[in-house]
Amino acid sequence: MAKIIKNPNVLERLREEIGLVVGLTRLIQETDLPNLPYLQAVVKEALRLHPPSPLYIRKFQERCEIKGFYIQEKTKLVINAYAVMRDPDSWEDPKEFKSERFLASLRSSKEEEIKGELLKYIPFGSGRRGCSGENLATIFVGSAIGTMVQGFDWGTNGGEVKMDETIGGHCTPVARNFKLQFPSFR
Ligand code: HEM
Repeated sequence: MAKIIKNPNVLERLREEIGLVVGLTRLIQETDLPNLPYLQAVVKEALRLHPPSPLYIRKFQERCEIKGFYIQEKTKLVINAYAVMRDPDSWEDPKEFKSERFLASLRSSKEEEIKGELLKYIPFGSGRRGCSGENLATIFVGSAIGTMVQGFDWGTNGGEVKMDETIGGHCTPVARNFKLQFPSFR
């Protein structure tokens, strides 16, 4: 939500999409999500820039060689998903909040594109120990963000929305200095 409040054009576009698809007489349901591609793209972009669990740990089961580096059995490997998802070799304007980058891949069902996406987009990890709750999480985060955008007017108290990250097992930005109010037209 902090990213959305910081980018009023994103909030506006979300409200437009939700207004067209869902309307004002009922709340968003999870069955609406496939018809809300921009909302899905916003959620994906927020998780790219701010993965709640940014470090994944793996252990080599057997020794091997990767690109000339000899790796001992039982070596621990720490994967920095935060860095992977901000890598300028994989992402255009990596630090910018640009949800549109995901709209093309959401529309496409080409297998190679989806595979490529999986390797550079890893907020849920990947492989056998990847997040088993990914589908559920995508549904509840999309529904929650959609409902908050649909149900309230969001803005700032003047000044910037601060998003200082805190680490305590998880790494999450804590949004401060924003306000919400009930929309006057409902
Ligand atoms: C936005 C929400 C969520 C995010 C960003 C997230 C992210 C992650 C990440 C990064 C991992 C480690 C993946 C790896 O090491 O490759 C993980 C593991 C896991 N997640 Fe999630 N998760 C979310 C929600 C959920 C939910 C809703 C559930 C269950 C209802 C869930 C269940 C699990 C389980 C069981 C594992 C351990 C999988 C294993 O070790 O085999 N997660 N999650």
